[in-house]
Amino acid sequence: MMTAIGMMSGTSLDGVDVALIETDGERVTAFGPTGYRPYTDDERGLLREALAEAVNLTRRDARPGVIGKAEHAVTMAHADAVTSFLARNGVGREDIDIVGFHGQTVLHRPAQRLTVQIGDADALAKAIRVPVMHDFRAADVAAGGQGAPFVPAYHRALAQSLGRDGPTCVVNIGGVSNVTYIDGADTLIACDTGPGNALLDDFMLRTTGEPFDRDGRLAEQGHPDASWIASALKHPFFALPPPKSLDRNDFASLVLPDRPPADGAATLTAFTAAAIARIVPLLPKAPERWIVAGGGARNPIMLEMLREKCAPAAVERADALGWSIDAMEAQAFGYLAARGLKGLPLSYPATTGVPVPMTGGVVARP
Ligand SMILES: Nc1ncnc2c1ncn2[C@@H]1O[C@H](COP(=O)(O)OP(=O)(O)OP(=O)(O)O)[C@@H](O)[C@H]1O
Ligand SMILES: CC(=O)N[C@H]1[C@@H]2OC[C@@H](O2)[C@@H](O)[C@@H]1O[C@H](C)C(=O)O
Repeated sequence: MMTAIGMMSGTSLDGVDVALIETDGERVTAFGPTGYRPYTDDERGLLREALAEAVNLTRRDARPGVIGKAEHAVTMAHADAVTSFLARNGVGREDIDIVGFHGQTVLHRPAQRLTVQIGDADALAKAIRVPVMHDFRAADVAAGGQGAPFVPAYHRALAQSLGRDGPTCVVNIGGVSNVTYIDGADTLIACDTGPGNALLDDFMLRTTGEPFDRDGRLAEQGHPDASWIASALKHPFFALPPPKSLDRNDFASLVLPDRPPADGAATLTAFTAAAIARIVPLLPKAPERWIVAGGGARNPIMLEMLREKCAPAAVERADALGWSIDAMEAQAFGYLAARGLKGLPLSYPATTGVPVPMTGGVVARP
């Protein structure tokens, strides 16, 4: 049995999620504490600059200019996140077998066999004096895979622990949304489905100055523009069968015509729900139930719209099952680190398009 800490810095650029789990790399035997270390405004500003600059990268290990500065900030924020997490929860570093460190994605272009996550694992391992696994996506992309999503193996472990029959989808609504389809022990299919909250967050910031539509309060007052959604869904990405993945900014060019903020928020919320449900005809069977995690699960209007689109399937929040909405990806990278240590697969032909199930991750030692 291993005690693993996982850390995720997602596409929303809000901060670092931290979680501890106990696992043998197959089953998850216990969920430990979870934590969150927000980025400061300066750190977030640096990350935004790095994301803009990263479009020029052609190599995974290049760190020119502001990208190098952002990498240093990411590493320090994660060191701070682990150190305070251990102190707050009274856990000793000698009790931790491995830390799974995803880093921050600044560019994702799997068609060019390029996915770039910044964060210096050697420096982190030295700072926290615990072995750190990183570079989870590299081997997959080098082998021709999408390099994302990587949470499906963890979703499968959680779904198996429920002991329910029938096809189930676990969906994560973060900045980008992804879905894992599980049907029995042998069927695991996954992909990104389209926008999560990123388009809506960007719209909110632009039109209201708020970072996101808390509890869907603005969308609730507006009317979705069905014809804009229908035309946005014509983007060729949505017709592609899984596996497939996205860069945070792949849909940034979609522009809403001028309209009141409430209608804009309602339209983008409905678009996210419709893009998730668009995966159903591309799956072997219609899922009987949907389990929703990620920040979008906290948006009741998003959930209501998803329920409408997925009916008659049941749509429930992950926390209703005792799973974490916010820490699930961090837990997943702890789980994947434990799997990586044992040489178990992290990704599969039907989750990322790799030719064969692949292990991955690189260990940095203190
Ligand atoms: N109470 C809430 N009401 C509405 N939306 C919310 C609420 N809480 C969080 N969110 C949304 O969730 C987002 C954060 O989601 P999350 O932390 O899952 O993203 P992430 O992990 O950075 O992204 P990704 O999974 O794409 O890497 C926020 O930016 C916001 O849009
Ligand atoms: C390249 C990259 O970092 N992709 C992220 C992003 O955020 C959500 C979605 O797009 C997903 O594909 C992935 O993260 C999750 C944790 C994953 O790999 O499963």
